[in-house]
Amino acid sequence: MCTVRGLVKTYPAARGRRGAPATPAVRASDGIDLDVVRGEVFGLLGPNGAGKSTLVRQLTGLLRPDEGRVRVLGHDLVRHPERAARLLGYLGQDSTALDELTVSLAAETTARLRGLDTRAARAERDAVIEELGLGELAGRPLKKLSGGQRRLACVAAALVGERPLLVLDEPTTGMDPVARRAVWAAVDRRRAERGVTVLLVTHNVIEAETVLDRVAVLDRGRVIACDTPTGLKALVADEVRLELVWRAEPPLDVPEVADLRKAAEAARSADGVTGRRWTLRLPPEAARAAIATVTGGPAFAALDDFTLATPSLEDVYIALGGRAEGAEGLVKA
Ligand SMILES: Nc1ncnc2c1ncn2[C@@H]1O[C@H](COP(=O)(O)OP(=O)(O)OP(=O)(O)O)[C@@H](O)[C@H]1O
Repeated sequence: MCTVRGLVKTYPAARGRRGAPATPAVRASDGIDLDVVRGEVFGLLGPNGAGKSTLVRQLTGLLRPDEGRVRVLGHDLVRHPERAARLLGYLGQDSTALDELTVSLAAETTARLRGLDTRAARAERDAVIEELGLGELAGRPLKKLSGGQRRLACVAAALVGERPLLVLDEPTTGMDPVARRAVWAAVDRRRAERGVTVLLVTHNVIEAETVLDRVAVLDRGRVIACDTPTGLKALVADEVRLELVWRAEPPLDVPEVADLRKAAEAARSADGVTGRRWTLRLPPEAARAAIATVTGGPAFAALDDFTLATPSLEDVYIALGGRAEGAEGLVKA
């Protein structure tokens, strides 16, 4: 579906202006090879500045690599970047282009631009708005929505038009748990029902894990590990950080919730119970069970937000970077 070979991209050094310091050249893609198989959900993970967005912008024909090849469905996108629009749906990190449109019009217009006739575009618009729970916001311009709402509307626009490849750069940024779950479900549905291939940039490995088939970890422009989530987890720290924020009194009469509080209270210095916020470090399985507990039943009504934060993942990047020799042996790209 998507093949990358020897991709190199260096942002040139910039001279400082008016006393601002000069910035050195950055080799944001440093010889990347990648194979994304048709029908898989492929995740790109990595710390800030690792080169994830730079990589996907080259895959989507928006940024020209200095060296290397990018092929999507047999098309050479380095030579023919204009073909990308026909092959893939792309959600970038910031999508200001749609800001003036209403949610409904953003989805419909994108569908029309992707070649659907009016009737089909409207049908897809209505389906995706329903699927992502955007009904109440459909008539509002994106620029008047909250950050998370706007992001969800941009996801809706990216999903219309049945492209065989979806490239989503941090699709759930700023979203609440309900919206995030709707996005992962929508991604999963497209893969399961339509065989769509999805390339997903995300920081949230555990949350995305339910939909990811394979994951590449990027660090300083290089792929330092590439494997299934299970294989990757075997390399990574065995704990994740779970933050729960309660809007009301947590239902301590639910034994699992009471146990979580005890675990939070017993936690190490930086974690614990701070007002309505509980921070826990748990093995991934226990974190998933905890999320199942707090997002179902009576606990969900009292829950304001939850985050599966990435410190464990950041620890992993550091660990992988710290033993680069070992990490190289683990690459199964
Ligand atoms: N337009 C640009 N000009 C110069 N340097 C850039 C430019 N865009 C990105 N960089 C640099 O290239 C490197 C990779 O950036 P990139 O945005 O690809 O990282 P990322 O992995 O997507 O990060 P994040 O998780 O923060 O989105 C960083 O060091 C960044 O500072």
